[in-house]
Amino acid sequence: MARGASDITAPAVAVHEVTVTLGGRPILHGVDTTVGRGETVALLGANGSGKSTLVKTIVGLYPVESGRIELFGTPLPSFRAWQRVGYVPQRTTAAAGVPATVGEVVSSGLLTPRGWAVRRGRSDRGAVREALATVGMLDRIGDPVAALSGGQQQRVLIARALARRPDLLIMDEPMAGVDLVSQQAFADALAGLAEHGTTILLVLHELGPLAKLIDRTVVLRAGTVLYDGTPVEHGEEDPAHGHERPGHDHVHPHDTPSEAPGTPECPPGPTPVETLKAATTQATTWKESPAC
Ligand SMILES: Nc1ncnc2c1ncn2[C@@H]1O[C@H](COP(=O)(O)OP(=O)(O)OP(=O)(O)O)[C@@H](O)[C@H]1O
Repeated sequence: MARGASDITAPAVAVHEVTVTLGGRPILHGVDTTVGRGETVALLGANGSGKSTLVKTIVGLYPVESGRIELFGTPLPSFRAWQRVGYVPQRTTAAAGVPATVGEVVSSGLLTPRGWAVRRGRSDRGAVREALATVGMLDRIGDPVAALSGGQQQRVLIARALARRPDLLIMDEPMAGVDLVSQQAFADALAGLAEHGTTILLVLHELGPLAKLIDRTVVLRAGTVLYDGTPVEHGEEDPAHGHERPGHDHVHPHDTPSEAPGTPECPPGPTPVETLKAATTQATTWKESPAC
């Protein structure tokens, strides 16, 4: 694909004064930040500070009320190169009843908006196996995803995002519900991607095993950027030498879907929606807007 000058020099993600309103309530207020090419950025902040809202807005799932977002230099409304973006949403229980196997779900990450590649190449199969091995799930490749635990399903969704070898990988609390051994394997996998130039944006509550990978942290509080700079371990810690402290609710990995009532059911355009249900639907009927 020919890439223009702005694509080569622009940050992977640029968020300019973005305001988002959901259910009639302003959630993000003039958020301004960027994620440079090859950077690994952690987005931190207390529960409800707007982290998921920001990443969902970046991948086009929520509308921008004012301000603008650019991906690889292209304004979001015109951005079409979603195959360059891998997105893993906050953990959900969306796998219940999904009739696909682990291998099928991960393979669906290789879909293009035009549908399945006509012939599944050896490299595609290799990418699927490699991604599953990375998250320690290769031995479950033929199992139904519905038969997996919540943490294992999360690892399958991570593998799905890794298999497409995206230029930009966005993950919302990828470590939630993932055991310590798998967390370390995942950290090693991300380190490998970062070394090869992948841009990574992670929503986290603490850096934990990922700390050594993080180039920069952005801390949100009540829908605004409280801190943007050298890494801090926790969103609630004081990045401004005691003058500012993001609020800290009791934080723990959660299993429940993140969507509150009023969540738009369909994104505005083709986006890399990576829930297991969407993955399975796309495996058979990819549409320009994912079936929802
Ligand atoms: N679809 C929605 N409709 C209305 N309000 C919403 C919607 N999604 C999120 N919100 C509200 O937006 C605010 C920010 O939520 P968001 O999920 O972005 O926070 P977060 O920082 O990711 O929190 P957590 O750490 O708990 O995951 C919350 O007050 C939440 O209730």
